[in-house]
Amino acid sequence: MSGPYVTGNVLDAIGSGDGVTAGAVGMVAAAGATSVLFSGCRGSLFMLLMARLRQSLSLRLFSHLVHQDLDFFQGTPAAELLAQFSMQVPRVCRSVPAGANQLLRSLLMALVVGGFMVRLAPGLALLALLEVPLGIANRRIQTTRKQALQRSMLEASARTASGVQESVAAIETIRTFSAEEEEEEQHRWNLAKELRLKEQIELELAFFTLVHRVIKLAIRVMVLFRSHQQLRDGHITPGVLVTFLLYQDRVGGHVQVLLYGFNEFLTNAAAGQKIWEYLDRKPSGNVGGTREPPELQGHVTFQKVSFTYPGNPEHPVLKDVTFEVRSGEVTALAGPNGSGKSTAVALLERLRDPGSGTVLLDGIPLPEYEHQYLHRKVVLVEQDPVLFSGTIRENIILGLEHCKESELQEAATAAGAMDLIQGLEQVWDTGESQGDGAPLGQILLILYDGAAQRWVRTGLAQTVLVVSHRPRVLDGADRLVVLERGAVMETGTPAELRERRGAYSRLFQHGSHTRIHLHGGDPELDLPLC
Ligand SMILES: Nc1ncnc2c1ncn2[C@@H]1O[C@H](COP(=O)(O)OP(=O)(O)OP(=O)(O)O)[C@@H](O)[C@H]1O
Repeated sequence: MSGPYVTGNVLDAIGSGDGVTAGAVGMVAAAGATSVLFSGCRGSLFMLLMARLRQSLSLRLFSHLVHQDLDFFQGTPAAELLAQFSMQVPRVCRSVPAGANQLLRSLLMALVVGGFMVRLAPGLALLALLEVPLGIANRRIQTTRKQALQRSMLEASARTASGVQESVAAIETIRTFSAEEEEEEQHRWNLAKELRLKEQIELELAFFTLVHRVIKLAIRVMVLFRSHQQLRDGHITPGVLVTFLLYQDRVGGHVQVLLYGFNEFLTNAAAGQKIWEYLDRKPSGNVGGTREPPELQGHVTFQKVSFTYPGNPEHPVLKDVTFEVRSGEVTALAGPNGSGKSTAVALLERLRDPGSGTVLLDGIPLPEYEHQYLHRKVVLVEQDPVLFSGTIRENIILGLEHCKESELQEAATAAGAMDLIQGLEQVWDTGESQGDGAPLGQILLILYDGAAQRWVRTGLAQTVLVVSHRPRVLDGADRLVVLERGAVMETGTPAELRERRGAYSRLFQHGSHTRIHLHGGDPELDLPLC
C-alpha cells in the first residue's frame, strides 16, 4: 500500500529539483520487495490449505454417504454422487477459501487505500469512488441472472451425465429394443441444451463486463478533467496526482474483486450446496443398537412383517408374514419370482427395516443388536458375489480387519477353494491374474458356492436359511416356507408339503419354476442364502 505514496514523493522531489535520494529509492525497493514476499507466502500457504481441505471434505462426504440407507442410493443417481467427488468437492475446496481470502484482503485494501485517497484529494476521491455504487448496481443485476442460469446449467449437466450412465448400464435393453438411435438423439438433445445455456451465460457476462468498463472509463475521464483544474489552481502537486491515480487503479481492482469475487464466491459456495445437503442428511431408520450377547442360538422369527418399497408404495411386497427359522435347521424359502424372498432376506440382513411387524433373532428385535456384531453373525452368501478391486485376501476379509492369516486360510480351505488359490499365489496377494490362471471372479464364485453348499451339508452354520429355485436344494431342507405374492402360503417339511399338493407342489408344475433371466443367470447356479 505504501508503494504509490513513496513513488509520488520521489516524483515531487525530482520535480522540485532535489533529485532522487538513496533513501527514497530504498523505500520504493523495500515496499516492492515486501509485497512480493508476502504474496508468495500467501499463495503457497493457500495451496497447502486447499489440498488438505479437499482431502478432509472428500473423506467426510464419503464416510457420511456409506452410512446412508439404501433408499437414498436407490433415489440418487450414481453419476450425481460421482460428480460431487470428481467436480464439486475440488471446486468448493479450491474456490471457497481462495475467494474468502481474496474478499477479506480486498475489503481491507479498499478501505485503507480509499482512506488515503480521501486524505490526499477529497474532491477527486469522491468522484473516483463513484465507481463503487455504480459497479455494485451493475453487478447485482448480473448476479441474479447468472445464478438462475448456473442452476439450470448444473441440472442440465447432471441430466446428461445420468443419461450416459443409464445408457451404459442398460446397454443390453437398448440393444434388445434397437433403441440406439433414440438414445443418441436424447444425448444430442441434452448436450444442445447445455450448449444453449453456456452461450447465454457467456453472452450475458460479455454484456455486463462492457457496461462496467464504460462506467470505469467515464469516471476516469471525469477524474482527469477535475485533476487538471486542481493542478492548475495549485491544490495538488504532480506527485500527489500520480499517487492518487495509482491508488485509484488499485482501489478499482479491489472494488472489482469485491464485486465480482463476492458473486463468484456465492456461486462456488452454491456449487457445494449438494455437498452440505448430503452431509446434513441423517440416514432414515434405526442404525443399530448395543446388544452383543456372547452366545447366539440363531433362532429367527418373522412376526407379522409387512413391507413396501418406498419407490412403489402401492404394491406391498410382504404382507403380515410370520414364520420361524429354527436353530440347527436348514430352512428353505421358496416361492415364484417376485414373491418376496429376497426382500425377506434383505430384512433379515437389516438392509431395510419392516414397515410393520418385527424380525427377531433369539427373541430380540434386530435393531437392538450392535451393527457390526449383527453382520458378523448373520452372513449372506449371494448368488452373484460382488468383487471389489484388490486382492483375494482383501475380498475375503471385507469387514473383518482383525482376521488372522490362519483363519483366512481356514475359511478358503473350508470353501474348497484353497487348491485353486494356491496355484495363483500372485492373485491371492496382488489381485493380478497371472498366465493361464482363472480370473478372480471365477475363483470367488467357486469360493462362495463351495462355502454355501458345505454349510447346507454339514451344518457348519448354526442356522441356515436357503433361498433357491432348485428342487434338489429345497427338498434337502429340514423345513420349508412357501411365499406367494408376499404372503406365507405353507410351512412344513418338504415331504409334508409335497403330500399336501398345495403351493409348494405348484412351484414344480410344468414351467412354473422356469425363471426369466434378465441378467443372464443360470438356474443351476442358484445358490443358497445363509
Ligand atoms: N428396490 C425395489 N424397489 C421397488 N420394488 C422392488 C424392489 N426390489 C424388489 N421389488 C419388488 O418387490 C417384489 C418382490 O421382489 P423380491 O426380489 O423380494 O422377490 P423374489 O421372490 O426374491 O424374486 P426372485 O425369485 O425373482 O428373486 C417384486 O414385485 C419386485 O418387483
